[in-house]
Amino acid sequence: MSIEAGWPQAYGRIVRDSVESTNAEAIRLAPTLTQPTWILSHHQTAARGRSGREWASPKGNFAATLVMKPTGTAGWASLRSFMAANAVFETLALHVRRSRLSLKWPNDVLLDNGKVAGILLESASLGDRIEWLAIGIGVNLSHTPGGVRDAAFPPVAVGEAIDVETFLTELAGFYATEEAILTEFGFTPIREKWLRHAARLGEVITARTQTDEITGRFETVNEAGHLVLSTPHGERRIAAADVYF
Ligand SMILES: O=C(O)CCCC[C@@H]1SC[C@@H]2NC(=O)N[C@@H]21
Repeated sequence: MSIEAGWPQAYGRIVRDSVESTNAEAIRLAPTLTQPTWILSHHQTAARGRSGREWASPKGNFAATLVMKPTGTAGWASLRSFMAANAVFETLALHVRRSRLSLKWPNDVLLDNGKVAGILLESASLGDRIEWLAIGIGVNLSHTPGGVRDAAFPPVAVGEAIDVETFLTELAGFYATEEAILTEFGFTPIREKWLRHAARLGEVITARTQTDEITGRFETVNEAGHLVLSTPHGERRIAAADVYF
């Protein structure tokens, strides 16, 4: 483990050539870790996406998981998906024009309206106490994954050979800033920053939950991180869904 200049203090870093999934690796290592730790792998053989989907993770694309033992409730810990999305946005903005980037609730990053990055949170709790949280982040840097899984948001890539270890150092720095903001000021400024980059804010969008499809005006994301839509039947607050424009 070599730590380079610019790496945020208090965070560990593990780099692997190939693993099944950096989230699986993070969960395996969680009991032994004494500090929040980033696990980067140059290649994943069984990367996982949200809702049990697969995630293509060829060499040249970015795949890493931050594993930590946060204090507070599981709900509070899950707000870190917005912090991760903000940090990925800022990191990508070092490499492409900011105006090409946007954020899609809950935590996708879009480049020219295609999906360039996805975030998968996994956690374990004991009662209301969270034991560990794994924030898995995949970014299509060099390669556009084949096999369009979501026709509304086809995968896109930055299309540049960006060194993944350099990308991790940049990302870890931005993420550490988000943690500092959460500690000092709470979720409000993080939520406000996320909303400044939100795709389709104020427009009519559709949220598909496991049981329901809700179409309404995208009003905001509330302090719990829930999507708020105004519909002809009143305001709906949605905790988990896939969003379509
Ligand atoms: O479905 C999504 O949008 C989330 C994709 C998350 C993929 C990343 S790649 C690094 C980490 N390891 C995994 O197995 N998944 C996440």
